[in-house]
Amino acid sequence: MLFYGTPLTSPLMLGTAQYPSPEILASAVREAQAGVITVSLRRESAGQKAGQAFWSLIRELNVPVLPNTAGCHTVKEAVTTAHMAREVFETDWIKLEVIGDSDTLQPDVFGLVEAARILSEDGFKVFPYTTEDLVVAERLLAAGCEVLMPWGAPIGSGRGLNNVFGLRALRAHFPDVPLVVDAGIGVPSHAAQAMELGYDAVLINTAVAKAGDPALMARAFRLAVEAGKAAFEADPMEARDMAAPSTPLLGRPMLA
Ligand SMILES: CC(=O)[C@@H](O)[C@H](O)COP(=O)(O)O
Repeated sequence: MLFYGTPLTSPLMLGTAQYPSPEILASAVREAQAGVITVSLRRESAGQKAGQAFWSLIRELNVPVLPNTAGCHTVKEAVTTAHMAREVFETDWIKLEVIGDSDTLQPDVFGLVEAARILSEDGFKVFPYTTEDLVVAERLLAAGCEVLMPWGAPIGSGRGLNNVFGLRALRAHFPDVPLVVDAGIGVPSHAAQAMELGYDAVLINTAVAKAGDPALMARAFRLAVEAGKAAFEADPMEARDMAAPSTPLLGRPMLA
């Protein structure tokens, strides 16, 4: 699948926040063999010394960067942050977050559609962090988005795919749109499940950054994503309500 005309080397997108150290972040990115890393402009102030070291590290990792507008609660904040990100990272890709509720970090889908339209008209390639709502998805596509990033569960919750039915419906409605499950993935089996549903990629931050061994967890996610993708491509069996013998019987044994 192409993301705005660009193939990814891996369907694993990795967040770069909350790691115990820059070295551990670097080893996690390497072990994940991430196709994309996402970076928040607002978490690491470009003016600070620590910020400068962070930017240098991000560049050295040599992985495509998807800047994000994490922490933005209004259209104006998100649009301004996207413009700053375009300058800093010299990319027109932007992961667009407009948060609507501070407790759940649920996206404000109304602000999201508006910001997506403004940024798309300004030449940005928008990756919107959204819900699994089909109507909102239609609006985002009409606003110029060519990728959708529905949540699995609230950011940082690690709850996995809360609404498998909704995510499956989104996949079925938009077979040609690149879809990424973003947020709420807690363990590798959640990522495998997303890929088994036919999603094109997953984005994970907290589950790797907050693991006891982030590099090992990054490797586990890489393997899970690979397994889930292969399973989808292998056309998995349908679940059944009733038992079906896995060993067909040919006649009955002759009992003495
Ligand atoms: C870094 C980033 O983009 C997050 O806002 C993202 O949504 C990941 O969520 P998790 O931390 O739950 O993986």
